[in-house]
Formats: sequence, structure tokens, C-alpha cells
Amino acid sequence: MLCPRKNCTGHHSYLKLRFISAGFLSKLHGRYGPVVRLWVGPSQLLVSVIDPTLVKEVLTKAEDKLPLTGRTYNLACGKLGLFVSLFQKVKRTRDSLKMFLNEKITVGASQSSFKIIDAVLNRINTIMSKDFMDTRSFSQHMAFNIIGATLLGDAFFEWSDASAYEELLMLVAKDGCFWASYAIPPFWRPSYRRYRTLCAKLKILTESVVRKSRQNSSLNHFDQRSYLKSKGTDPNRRVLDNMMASHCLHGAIGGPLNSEEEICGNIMGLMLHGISASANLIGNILTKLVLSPELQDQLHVEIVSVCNESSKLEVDDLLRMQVLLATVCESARLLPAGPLLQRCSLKHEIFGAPKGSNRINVFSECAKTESFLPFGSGSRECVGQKFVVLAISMLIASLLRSYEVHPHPSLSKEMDTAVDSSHLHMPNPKIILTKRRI
Ligand code: HEM
Repeated sequence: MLCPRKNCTGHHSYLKLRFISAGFLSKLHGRYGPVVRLWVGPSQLLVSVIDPTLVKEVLTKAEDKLPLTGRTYNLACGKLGLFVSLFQKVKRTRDSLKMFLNEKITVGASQSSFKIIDAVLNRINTIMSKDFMDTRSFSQHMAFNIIGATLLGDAFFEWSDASAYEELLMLVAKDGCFWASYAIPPFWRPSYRRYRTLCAKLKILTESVVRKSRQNSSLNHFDQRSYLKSKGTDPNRRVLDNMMASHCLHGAIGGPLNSEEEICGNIMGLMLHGISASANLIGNILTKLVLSPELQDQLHVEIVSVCNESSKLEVDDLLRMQVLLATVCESARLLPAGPLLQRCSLKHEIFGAPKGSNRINVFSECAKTESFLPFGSGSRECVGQKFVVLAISMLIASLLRSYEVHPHPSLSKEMDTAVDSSHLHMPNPKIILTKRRI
């Protein structure tokens, strides 16, 4: 999405964009080629690009994001360093967080990391023994626990305010982009004031869970003093601390540094983004499994062939499950959680169509890879992508190993009509998990 103002590639009119359908744009592309420019307001130009090479180039070269992204998170989370518009401000924080998350999924670390999935699966047993659930709430609950426990440790599972936190997070995540799209915050509107109240409550709860995880001895990596003490001893343990600390020093937009506030801001931002994006992906996969029992069987055969009945699943096993990994990646590609990748350009001219771009064969291997953008690309790509693909694969593998996923009988009719042929709107079927007979 490009905008002509001040070399800006993105554009701020989130609301207007929602009314421009993919179908309409693809008609325009059929007529005018891989780059289409469309005025959506007197000063706003939407540029739609379907040439994957060009899209990749734009994402790679333009390091800075549009202020809208930063504003959305700032509004909800207060001071934070991740997701802000300038690359220089987030670089170190991104690097440390990426290391922290990737360390969670390296083969040696899999035992402790996927203990989280076991704990989440125990919750499934409890939930499913009571009743059925709709896919969205189920996925949200799974994502909430996986991301929460990954960032905050086991203390997260024992936290008495977890349900209230989950509810608040989802309410805040839903409306953030809408309120951030106002150039001047509409403080005179009661609904905006209600939103701000929700954000304030969320912040208080985040502070409380960060305190709790700090009290847990295994989690004192959040504490900068312990970081300084442990400096040079255990690089993995202090990564998140490093991430927070490094950001605190460089990311504040003026004023005295307040590391405590920034730690909470960053955690809130990660929870908001990580949970809603992961919940979307889990939901998409579950819906696919419900719609396609053949795929479910195929995955089950693959899971059983890779690991024997009693053994624990390991990251190594997952890497051998090609159909499963393909299902997770393809689900992310077809229904990306973040349909708008926003960037500010560094050089204006990079957005011209390259010569011969009309002739790009989108079916070639190269084009296929380049069109894989559910996690963005380039210097601002998602730092959680490797972690999340493996964690979700682990969740689905563990789930399918023990359960079959069925639609709730009352909803089979609704499902038939709800599946949108453009795959842009997936249904939210109620699901029942039945124990597999061994
Ligand atoms: C299925 C789950 C997820 C999806 C689909 C997703 C997708 C995305 C996308 C599209 C972006 C923007 C990339 C760009 O502009 O090029 C992004 C950024 C980011 N993601 Fe994710 N994400 C997911 C999960 C996570 C998780 C679990 C974490 C960490 C806990 C995470 C951390 C980040 C961070 C820190 C950024 C900001 C990078 C920056 O602005 O420099 N993501 N993600």
C-alpha cells in the first residue's frame, strides 16, 4: 500500500481500505497490470502490487513502518519499543527477541518449551470433557496460553486473573487500529474513553503478571539487576532481559527512561499481536480440519508414522512432518493475520514497476516463495515466525494424535453456507473433540 505523502508507501486510511475488495483490485490488475494506483481520497493514493518480486523488494528496502502501526500499539500499551515506526529504534530489541524465541524451539530446548504445549493440551482435556467450543474461542484460548507461558513462564498458568486478562486483551486488540486511525484522538467520544479505560485496566493486569513472573525464581530474567549480575554467565537466560534493557535505553521517545513501563509496554504489545495472530492461524487450521476429514486422516497417518505411540513429540519429529508444516504455512498464507503490511519508503523510486514484471511466472518456485508473506518480509518481518509455526505445528500434532476434530452436528448446515469461496471469511464452527481409539 503506497501513499505519495513524504515518500510514504503505506496509507493511513484503514477504514477506506476495508471497502476496496480483493475482487475489485484483481479486476483492475487484469486490466492495468501488476501495479495499480487508485486515489482513495484527495491526498491518499492506494497502490496495489501483485508482482511478488516487487512486493518483496518494497518490504525489504523500506525499513520503517507507517506511524499507524506504532500508534496502534502505543495507544494500547503506552511506552514501548517494538512495533514503532523507525527501524533504528527497534533493531536491537528485535534481534534479542528473535534469539529468545528461536532458542525456545531449538532441538535441545524443546523439552522445556513444549512442556507448554502439554500444559495447554491438559486444558483441552478439561474444556472438552465439559462441552463443545466454538473454533474462535478455542483457538484464542490456546494461543493465549502458549504465548503467555512462553513470554512469562509457568507462573502464567497459575495466575488467578488470567481469564480476565484474556478477555481484556481481545477487547483491546479488536479496536486498536480503528482508534489509532484518528489523527487527533477523539477524547470527546464516550466509546473512545471506554477503550482507554480498557487499556488502562490491561496495563495494570500486565504489571501484575510481570511482577508475578519475576517472583518466580526461574523467571528472574526480566529483572535488569539479575541481568547485570548474570552477565557473561548464561546468555540464553538473559536474552529477554537484554531485549527489554537494550530497548529501554534506545527506544524511549524523549523524557526520562522508565524501564519498568517499557517492559510492560513491550509485553503487552507482544501479547496483543502474538495472541491475536496465532489465534487466527490456529482457528484457520482447525476450520480446515473440520471441513476436510481427509486432511485430518492424512495428518494423523503422518504423525503416527513419524513418532511411535508412547514417545514424546520433539521438534525433530515435527521437522519430518511435511504435510503438517505445509498445512500450517499454507493456512497462514491463505488467510494472513495482517493483511496490511505497512512501510515508509527510504527511496521514492523503488516503487516503480520493474521492466518485464508482467512476464513473471507466479507459478515458478521463486515466485511461490516470494509470495509467501503472512509474516511480512525484509528487515521488519515478524520475529516470531519460526517459533509460532513450530509451536502451532506441535499443538496440532499433539491434538490430532489423541483426538479427532468434528463439527458440532447442529452446525453442519451453517458451515456449508458460511465458507466463502474467496476464502477471505472463514466460518467459526463449533467443534467437538473425540478421543481417538487406540
Ligand atoms: C501466526 C502468528 C503470527 C503472524 C501471522 C504474525 C505476523 C506478523 C506480521 C505480518 C508482521 C509485520 C511484518 C512486516 O511488516 O513485514 C509481524 C511483526 C511482528 N511480529 Fe508477528 N506474527 C505472528 C506471531 C508473532 C509472535 C508469536 C510474536 C512474538 C511473541 C511476534 C512478534 C512480532 C514482532 C515483534 C513484530 C514487529 C516487527 C517490527 O515491527 O519490527 N509475532 N508479525
